[in-house]
Amino acid sequence: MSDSAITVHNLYRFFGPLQAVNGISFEVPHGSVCGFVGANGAGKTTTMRILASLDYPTMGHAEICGINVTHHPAEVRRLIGWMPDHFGNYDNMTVLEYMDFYARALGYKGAERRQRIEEVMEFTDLVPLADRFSNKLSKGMTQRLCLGRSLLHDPQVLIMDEPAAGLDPKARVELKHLIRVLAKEGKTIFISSHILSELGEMCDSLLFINNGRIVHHGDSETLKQSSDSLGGVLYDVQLDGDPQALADWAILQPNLELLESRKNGGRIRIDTEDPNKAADTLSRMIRDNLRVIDFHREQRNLEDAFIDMLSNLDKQQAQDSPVPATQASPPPLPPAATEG
Ligand SMILES: Nc1ncnc2c1ncn2[C@@H]1O[C@H](COP(=O)(O)OP(=O)(O)OP(=O)(O)O)[C@@H](O)[C@H]1O
Repeated sequence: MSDSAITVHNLYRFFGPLQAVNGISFEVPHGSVCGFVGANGAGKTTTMRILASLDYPTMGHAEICGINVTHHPAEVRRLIGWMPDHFGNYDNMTVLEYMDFYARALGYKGAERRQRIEEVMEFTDLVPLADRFSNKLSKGMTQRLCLGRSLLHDPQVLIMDEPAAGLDPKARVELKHLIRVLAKEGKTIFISSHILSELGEMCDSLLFINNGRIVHHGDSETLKQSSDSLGGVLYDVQLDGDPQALADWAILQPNLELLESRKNGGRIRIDTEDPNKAADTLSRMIRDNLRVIDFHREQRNLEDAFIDMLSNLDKQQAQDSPVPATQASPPPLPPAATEG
């Protein structure tokens, strides 16, 4: 039993031979916001579904506020609000009827039910949509409805699977604001997203998963520093003329790499922190007839850190396993029984 809001210990989930979650362990303290990040198919939804008591681990265990999700799913469901990446809806049901349906299912009665629905609808700005059909809402409105539904029973822990996917920038800002307010109220929030810059601003810690394994757990600053094993400094270069000229030039340069082509140039990494080398690079560009109109230093962002981390892992894996992955036999499966 643990004091954390979420505890995951040596958790595995296999689908036949596929190792979707591969022995992960982590804890999320009460009242914190933790971002869950990983490439498509990394194992995020599988982990979240187990935490939400909707799936069983192959081995290992998970707890919400010290309660085992496999052994006591009903208790866990009272503690969590689950916001899935896709959720079912009903025909001919208004937003108010939808909220009322779920409030009844949760056991709210009479005046208390009406009050709770009103509070949640005000918080999620659903009041102006009360009479709209719930299956005819925009993506942003639908996400607010789903959040509202998951907050009805005032859960301590919110598990949100890609809540910002498909939202326009304004709806994302609104969602971020709601999450911040909930965090201030002391709720624990476990949220997956691909929009790393937003997660960085919103989360106390970031948990990176890759091929079913945790590869980093820490705050965004530590991540930016720890993953920068390649070192160096990033520069944005803008050209007058064909931006391909930068790519063609970069490929011939030692100690320099084009990270990203952009509309009028690109983003390069010079693998030294020495400012003289940056000046040398700029003068070499001009000598080589690149028509540079802007050259400025850029900060590393979370996307850089994430991509660096994945490429470092690939390199490490290639060094560790001389046998090509397709020829290597998978490790033996653990027993199918769950562990308490
Ligand atoms: N019910 C299932 N049966 C078989 N394989 C599954 C099942 N659910 C998930 N998987 C596989 O497990 C792996 C992890 O999937 P998961 O949905 O957890 O990834 P994810 O990190 O949430 O990805 P995404 O960002 O694309 O949503 C994938 O290879 C997926 O195809």
